[in-house]
Amino acid sequence: MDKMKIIGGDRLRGTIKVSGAKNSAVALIPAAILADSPVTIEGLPDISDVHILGSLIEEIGGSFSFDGKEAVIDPTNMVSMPLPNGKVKKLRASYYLMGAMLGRFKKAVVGLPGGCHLGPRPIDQHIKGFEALGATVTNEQGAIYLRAEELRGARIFLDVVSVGATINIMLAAVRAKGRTIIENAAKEPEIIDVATLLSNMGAKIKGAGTDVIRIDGVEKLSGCRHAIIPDRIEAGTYMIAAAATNSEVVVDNVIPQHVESLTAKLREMGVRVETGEDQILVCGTDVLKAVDVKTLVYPGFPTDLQQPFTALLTKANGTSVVTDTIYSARFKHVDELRRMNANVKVEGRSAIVTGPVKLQGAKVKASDLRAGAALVIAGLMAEGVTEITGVEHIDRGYSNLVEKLSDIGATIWREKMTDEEIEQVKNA
Ligand SMILES: CC(=O)N[C@H]1[C@@H](OP(=O)(O)OP(=O)(O)OC[C@H]2O[C@@H](n3ccc(=O)[nH]c3=O)[C@H](O)[C@@H]2O)O[C@H](CO)[C@@H](O)[C@@H]1O
Ligand SMILES: C=C(OP(=O)(O)O)C(=O)O
Repeated sequence: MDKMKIIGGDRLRGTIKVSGAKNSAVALIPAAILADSPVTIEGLPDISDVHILGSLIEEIGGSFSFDGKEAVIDPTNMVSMPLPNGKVKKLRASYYLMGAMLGRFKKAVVGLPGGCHLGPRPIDQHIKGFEALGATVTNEQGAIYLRAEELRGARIFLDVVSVGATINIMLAAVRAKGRTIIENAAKEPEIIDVATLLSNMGAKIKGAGTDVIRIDGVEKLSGCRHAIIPDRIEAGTYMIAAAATNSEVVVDNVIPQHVESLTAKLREMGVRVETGEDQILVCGTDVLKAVDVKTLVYPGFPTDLQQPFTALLTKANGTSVVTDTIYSARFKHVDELRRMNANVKVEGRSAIVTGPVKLQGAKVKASDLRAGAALVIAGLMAEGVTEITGVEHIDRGYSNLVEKLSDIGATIWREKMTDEEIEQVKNA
């Protein structure tokens, strides 16, 4: 187990390259199960979620070869093996194995997913969708059992706009008989990416990226080659890091439209942001204005950037209110920021941040992925040394974060934790 150390205060300068999108990657890999021949995905991020999903693919008889950039998934010899626990609990996106295996085998057993603890994360809308398609779904001792004689297209109105439910229903519906219409669908770019892969495999999908998606089921899907979209949350994290350290950084391999809500907020704070075709230049400033932020579904401000953005706001002049309308308890980073001298408190679904303060290096713990990103940004801003444990959460979603930040001038490195330190963190 590793910890991360940062000596804060460095100005960053140069170009940082964004990897493929985690939230696409973790859906594209299960989507490949639906093909009858190998699927190649270019630009996959080298993150633990991808490695774990790869080994789940192997557990059910597929092959997954990944060189850190490109993966070939061969689903030819797969079987619908039960996956009631074990690795499925290590990530959220294992729920996509439900839709994909149901689509291919008409049956699946998959344990309830893990992922970041951000308050309740039910999957009732996924189940409602599978049932509408004709599946019988039961929850037995924490595992979801799905079975269908045949899948039939249906009209499904999502009660909650859900990225996971939209994609999962799409995965099952591409192999259903007839037309499925998902209404009140989520519109995140990752949904378009998955629909693009499925379409290249032979699926008939219209409307991905809008709130009504129409899917006409097909008999057969075949392998193809697909290039993943860049990770807008990773891009956003580095844009925030540049603003937080008053630096001049080019974020490369980004679709500027995907991060417009963040770009607008940074500009409101006084940060100069210039967008090109697939690059964004961020030029920090000494004096940042406080702003209010409310997380919303796409194209609103993403909840996944709420925690890193809160770290930046500790440096802004005045009081900022950050409200998370998606997750009720996505505030575990707040106590850790307070250890670093931040003036921030949680009231209901909001964090109230008063600045500016000079953060101080401290020993802190990442409780989840984006809490980890928030602490990295805080560490880059802080005076002295910040030591972050819980690095395995960061590894779920950031490919080579230490190398990428070091290359543009940050003083950041990883160290192995001693057995005693591991014990201390476990008992804390
Ligand atoms: C692997 C992946 O892509 N994870 C992303 C995905 O998570 P995930 O797909 O889990 O998030 P959803 O979009 O489903 O969740 C949005 C909201 O709907 C609620 N809900 C969801 C499903 C359901 O059946 N019932 C229900 O009530 C959730 O509790 C949450 O409050 O979208 C989130 C919201 O953009 C991001 O934070 C996560 O990074
Ligand atoms: C919440 C996140 O991930 P997951 O849904 O995989 O837990 C995230 O990427 O910020």
